[in-house]
Amino acid sequence: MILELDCGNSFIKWRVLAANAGQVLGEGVVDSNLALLEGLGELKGLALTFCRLVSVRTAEETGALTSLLRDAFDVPVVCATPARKMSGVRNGYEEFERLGLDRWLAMLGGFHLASGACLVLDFGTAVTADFIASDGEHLGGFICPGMPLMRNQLRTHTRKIRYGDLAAEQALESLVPGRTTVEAVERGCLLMLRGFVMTQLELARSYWGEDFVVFLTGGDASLVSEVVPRARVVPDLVFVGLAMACPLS
Ligand SMILES: Nc1ncnc2c1ncn2[C@@H]1O[C@H](COP(=O)(O)OP(=O)(O)O)[C@@H](O)[C@H]1O
Ligand SMILES: CC(C)(COP(=O)(O)O)[C@@H](O)C(=O)NCCC(=O)O
Ligand SMILES: [K+]
Repeated sequence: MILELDCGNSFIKWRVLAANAGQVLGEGVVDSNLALLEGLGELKGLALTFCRLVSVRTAEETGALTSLLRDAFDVPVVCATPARKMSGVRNGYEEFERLGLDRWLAMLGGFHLASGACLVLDFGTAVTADFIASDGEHLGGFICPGMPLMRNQLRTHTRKIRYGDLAAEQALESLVPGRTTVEAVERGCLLMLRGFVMTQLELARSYWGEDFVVFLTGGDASLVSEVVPRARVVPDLVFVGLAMACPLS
């Protein structure tokens, strides 16, 4: 069985695949290494043979996690590493090693699935957009705060914006102008996110007309999917790229 991990700034997304990398035997989203071990502990008949992961965390945090996994399961743990070129995609960053590895893997996955030009939008702690032309050239991308960062900045830097998670969730049931603070903030931030998405689509159209695929991924992808009906929502896009970058030896 193969353990796959996507370690973002807020959450670790994990899943266990059957040994032939086919069927998904278990999966989860956790906020700590301990919770990861707990989640894995609940899987009956777990017998890991290989682990591959991608992390945008510090080398220390990633190192601690890989040691933990080696100790707990006695398996090889392979981390995705930066590359200038892979699977037909050319990293467009001036310093390719500085491009977030989650972005890189989502790009590899997206270009593979699209077999052509694509716009990859990832809605996590941060929101990222990446443009890959039909020849695999990465034109670059954009980074802006995601929903968690936007709302927390407002909650942290204003004195009178305070509300809980449940109220936040309920506030997004409609997008009419808010009549409470939580409605006004949550809807305002979501409209900013959707505005960002529309701008990315316009830019992609200016490059490629209608001849491109839009991918939405990341924990908050569902918040914007209705403004891009043509988009493919692929929650495991980073894992698609991870399998390409870290094949079973
Ligand atoms: N099942 C889920 N578990 C955790 N967060 C989720 C889930 N579904 C949606 N979210 C939302 O996704 C966002 C985090 O997205 P994610 O892609 O995990 O971020 P990151 O990769 O930066 O850790 C948060 O705003 C969170 O509320
Ligand atoms: C942009 C990111 C913070 C997104 O991380 P996430 O929201 O998925 O946790 C991450 O890809 C990152 O740290 N990138 C390095 C900087 C860059 O890509 O230019
Ligand atoms: K991510």
